[in-house]
Amino acid sequence: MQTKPSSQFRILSEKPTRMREANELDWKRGKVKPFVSNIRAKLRPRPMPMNIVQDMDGLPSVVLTEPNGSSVKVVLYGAQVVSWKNEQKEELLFRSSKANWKQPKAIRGGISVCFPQFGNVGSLEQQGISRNRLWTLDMDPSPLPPSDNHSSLDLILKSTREDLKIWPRSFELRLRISLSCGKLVLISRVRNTDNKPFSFTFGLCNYLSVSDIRFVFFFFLIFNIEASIFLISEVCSKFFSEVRIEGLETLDFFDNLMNRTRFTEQADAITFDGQMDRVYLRTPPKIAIIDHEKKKTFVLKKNGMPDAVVWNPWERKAKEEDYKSMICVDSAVIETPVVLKPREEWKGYQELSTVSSSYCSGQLDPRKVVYGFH
Ligand SMILES: O=P(O)(O)OC[C@H]1O[C@H](O)[C@H](O)[C@@H](O)[C@@H]1O
Repeated sequence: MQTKPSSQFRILSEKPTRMREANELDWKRGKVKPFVSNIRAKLRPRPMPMNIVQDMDGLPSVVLTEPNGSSVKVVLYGAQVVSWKNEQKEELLFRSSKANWKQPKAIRGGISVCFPQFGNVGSLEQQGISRNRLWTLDMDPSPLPPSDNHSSLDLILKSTREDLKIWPRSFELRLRISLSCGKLVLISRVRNTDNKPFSFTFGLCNYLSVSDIRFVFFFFLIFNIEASIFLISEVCSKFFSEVRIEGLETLDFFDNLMNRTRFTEQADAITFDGQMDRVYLRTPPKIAIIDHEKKKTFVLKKNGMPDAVVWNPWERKAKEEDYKSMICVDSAVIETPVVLKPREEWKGYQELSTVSSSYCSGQLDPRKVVYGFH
């Protein structure tokens, strides 16, 4: 028997995908009510077209596209966003050239969902179990408002008997991924379907693609042209970073590289000259990741996830040159784990967007001085 996909899906591959098999299983177990959800789907405003494709290694993935050309690709294994492209088809997320696409290893890059444990603090595998499971389409994402005129995908992960042996709490983890007007929105929801309360930590690992995070030593000249004579009026040198994070200044953070010792951020902005793995606490709802070279600023807005993790492995851990062009700025709940009573639901919102900018935030950009402020 084949699962009848809802009308907005176009199956590109004739080979049965693991996702279809998983949905078939749910269908047989009576978990999916095709009649009711088909009617609901018909009543809903029709979303943008989405394609289900088989990726490398036969992993089923969904591609959402907007009429302006921007797109997002989600692998159902781990519900991992592996690509987000803007109107110019420029990739905005980092994916390691050595990314492992073989299950059960998580793919390094994109955006990964970490639940019920973020990082390695706890008894579970690093980043919990959700990124190493095959998710399915969520036919009934209520009570979230139906998605309207933007491209949207609802996925769900339910605890299985095997999961309960590792983490004995029954849960439903839902993820809505929406692409609209250049914004990539991820709404995560965790429901306690157990008969006892449970607590968890959570994170969305955002691997952002940047020009070069390293601190560069600039030597530059400022000169005057007066009476056709080049007059070197000043010789300046300055350390300058192409990539900086703003919004985390003055906050407390746990330094994972120093046994989670708590510090207070002293810098005006976060720049990189080595490995970094920090959990910034009670962060503001908006963080800017400014890339001078690409003249682009990532804006990360979040709600329900008070902490932010900043991570770069540098060459010590990366074993490759890739680390220079990536930075992880994660939305997370770590310091105070979420506690859910039976039937309660937690919701976390994340919005990523980019603005074109040559934003200097008060810093002197030497190339602007030399080449002018155009
Ligand atoms: O290598 P992964 O398991 O994907 O984790 C990548 C990184 O994610 C987070 O940012 C953690 O704070 C790091 O400690 C961890 O190394």
